[in-house]
Amino acid sequence: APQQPGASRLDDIIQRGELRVCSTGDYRPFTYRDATGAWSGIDIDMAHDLAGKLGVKATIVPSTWKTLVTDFDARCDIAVGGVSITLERAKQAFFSTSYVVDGKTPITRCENAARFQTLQQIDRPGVRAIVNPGGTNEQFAKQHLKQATIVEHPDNNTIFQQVLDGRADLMMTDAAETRWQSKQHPELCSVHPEQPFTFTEKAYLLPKGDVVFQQWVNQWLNLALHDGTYARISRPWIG
Ligand SMILES: O=C(O)C(=O)C[C@]1(C(=O)O)C=C[C@@H](O)C=C1
Repeated sequence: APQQPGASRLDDIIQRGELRVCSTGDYRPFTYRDATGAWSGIDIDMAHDLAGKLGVKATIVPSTWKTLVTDFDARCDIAVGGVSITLERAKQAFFSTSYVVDGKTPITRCENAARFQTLQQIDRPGVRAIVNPGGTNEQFAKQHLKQATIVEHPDNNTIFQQVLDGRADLMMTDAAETRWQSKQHPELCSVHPEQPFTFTEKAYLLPKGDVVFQQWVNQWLNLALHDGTYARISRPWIG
């Protein structure tokens, strides 16, 4: 519905006493939902910090990469969890300012790392690149891989095991994820995460048109990035 003059979700959230946060729960270090349903991750903790500073509690609502932009409109006040700013998404929702720069880079079994340094080396017949559907990874793979085989795997929580088990040769995903996953799985190597193929910024997804709420979130985020809040929250995940 169009916004009433002066009306903002900011007031609704405070009156409700609850910030509804959509997240996919499948993308460490940003968002994770374990088998018991417990949530963790940098952006989950950031959402709790945001809620605390609004004086309300956060409720995390499960979502998917395919539906994040639309889901969030109906069920959530904000969507978090390593969401990349894209111009396509920006047609349907607002973004906060960004908090991390990232980009696509390969992760592969370490013995293969030397073979998959460039997109040219990767886009060859016989190379199997695994991809999770619905996000920017899928877009990137489809745009750049014409000769290689794209293997779709719907569950991002088990996708790295597929690479480990040799069911795929590599995955191309954001460097923050390749760093985290290669720490968990020492047999997997992140290929030049400091020089990714793309430039991406991570930000929080917000309701389209609500500049009052967007402005408040941007002020909160700017403070959190400078007063040590973000550093404290991200340190356990990224060292
Ligand atoms: O779509 C995005 O914005 C993301 O960054 C999410 C995305 C993806 O690109 O598919 C990134 C890494 C994870 O492996 C899962 C999802």
